[in-house]
Amino acid sequence: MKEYILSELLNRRLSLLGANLPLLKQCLHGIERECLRVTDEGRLAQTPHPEALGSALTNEQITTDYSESLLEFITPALADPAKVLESLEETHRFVYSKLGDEYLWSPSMPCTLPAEEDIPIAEYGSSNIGKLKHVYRKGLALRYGRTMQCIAGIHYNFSLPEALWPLLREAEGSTENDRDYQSSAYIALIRNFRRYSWLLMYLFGASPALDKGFLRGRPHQLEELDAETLFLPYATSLRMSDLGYQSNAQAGLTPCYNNLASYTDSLRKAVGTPYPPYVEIGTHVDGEWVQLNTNILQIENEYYSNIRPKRVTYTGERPIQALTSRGVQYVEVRCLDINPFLPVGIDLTEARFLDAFLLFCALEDSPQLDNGECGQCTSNFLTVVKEGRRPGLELHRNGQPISLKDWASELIERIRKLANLLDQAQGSDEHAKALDAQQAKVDDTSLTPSAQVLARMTEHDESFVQFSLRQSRVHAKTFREQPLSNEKQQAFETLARESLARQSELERDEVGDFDLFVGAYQASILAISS
Ligand SMILES: Nc1ncnc2c1ncn2[C@@H]1O[C@H](COP(=O)(O)OP(=O)(O)OP(=O)(O)O)[C@@H](O)[C@H]1O
Ligand SMILES: N[C@@H](CCC(=O)O)C(=O)O
Ligand SMILES: N[C@@H](CS)C(=O)O
Repeated sequence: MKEYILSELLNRRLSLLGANLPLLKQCLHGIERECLRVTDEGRLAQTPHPEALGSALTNEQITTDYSESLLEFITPALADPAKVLESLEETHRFVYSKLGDEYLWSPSMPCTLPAEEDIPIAEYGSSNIGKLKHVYRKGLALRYGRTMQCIAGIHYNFSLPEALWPLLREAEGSTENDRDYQSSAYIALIRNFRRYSWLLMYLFGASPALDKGFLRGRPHQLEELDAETLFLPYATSLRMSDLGYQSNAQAGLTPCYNNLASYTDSLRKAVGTPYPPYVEIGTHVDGEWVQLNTNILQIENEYYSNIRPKRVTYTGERPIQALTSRGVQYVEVRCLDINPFLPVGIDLTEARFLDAFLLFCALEDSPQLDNGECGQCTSNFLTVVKEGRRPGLELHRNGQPISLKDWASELIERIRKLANLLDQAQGSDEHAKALDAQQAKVDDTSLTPSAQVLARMTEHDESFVQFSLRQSRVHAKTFREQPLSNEKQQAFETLARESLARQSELERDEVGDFDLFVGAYQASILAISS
């Protein structure tokens, strides 16, 4: 294998890390997994969020995303990704003990959906924050439609140990203080993520097909697999294409990732700038709230980027406030599809690769992105989601064509330097093996999850819904055959009970009217100076 040129900066950082290996056992990982609740015919469940799962407003591990029928499972942030996956798997086993005859939909793209107005928007009770979350979702309905909001994803949250940054800062003689240096380093990670995340779509995209009903009759360039299924033969992730979890209204938004202030400024502008089509509708129709405001984004959560800089917020604090006052603490990778072959939609091999990939993005040289390169990043990403497995496909790097295979192989070899350090620190070869598994997919596209979804559907002569329901049943059987120990089951049940009590308390102690609460919420970020 050709020796790939690493930047001088990365080489210096590799040797510094090599002298501080224990730090590489302290990265933190957290996963959010979404999935629809469906009936045993694969239709969207119309039942309320099961009370036995606790309050969607206050249960930190089990909540709902957009729809009352779109569950979201959230793990704690842990140093060992194997433990994160174990926690996610236990949540699935607990949930299945409370689901009755419903199933967890296995892929990202939705099941057969009812009419738009019959997709239930998640409810969070009568407290002001509960009502705000509901009105926010009503706004998403009129802006993007409820159907698109039924798409489910995996969000992979990752941070490097805080102790690493002062080491790098001193070694590089940076003049920034620790907090700003850490924020700049995460923004540099995000710039590299914009450059290279097309590789994640090729390797882990798993939504090459969808149920025809999802398009609601919209024009499309998809091909017909059967009477109910549309697909693209070389697609990796229709979820991340213009047909999926993206928005034209936000197209002009891509904030520059040159520093944290420019990122938060872009977002603050978007949540503070009226958008004429939304102004026309207004915030109320027939006296009812229909959206929190008429701005490009109602709140920063609405910005559907593939990766977000994050800081854990205090109660009632908004993401921009937390970022502006305390800087970036971790990144949230939001573009990962759910792999329908995997019981929890992601596995340890994928997590190991993601860790090495994100470490590479954090430590490799990351020049500022100028407009030309920004556009190139977006077009590479969209090319791969739509036709990443096309034989001979070329992407563009520095304005020059380069075959996806060559660029992917080169990237994996550069990432291998970080994988080897992670393995040395952890005394294993799991990261190296994870990279080998990805290289195998580059050499043979039939090994990619998107190819396997299409192959399985063709092999079984199944529609997208039939394939997905069969997979959902396979995983349900796995989880139901492995009930939790009494002790763990009771721990989940206590968490659920306590969350319901917390919601009732919030509602009982609620003061002030909702309109004032929304006004204060909006104003809370207009006052910030970056
Ligand atoms: N320092 C950290 N490093 C890595 N992951 C973290 C860190 N802090 C928190 N996380 C993880 O980030 C995720 C936060 O998910 P959560 O849904 O609670 O917040 P959020 O994504 O901001 O909320 P929302 O989904 O409503 O936008 C959890 O999985 C958590 O474990
Ligand atoms: N459901 C979206 C994410 C929802 C949200 O913004 O958290 C996805 O597919 O990833
Ligand atoms: N999680 C999605 C749907 S509610 C958002 O915050 O926009």
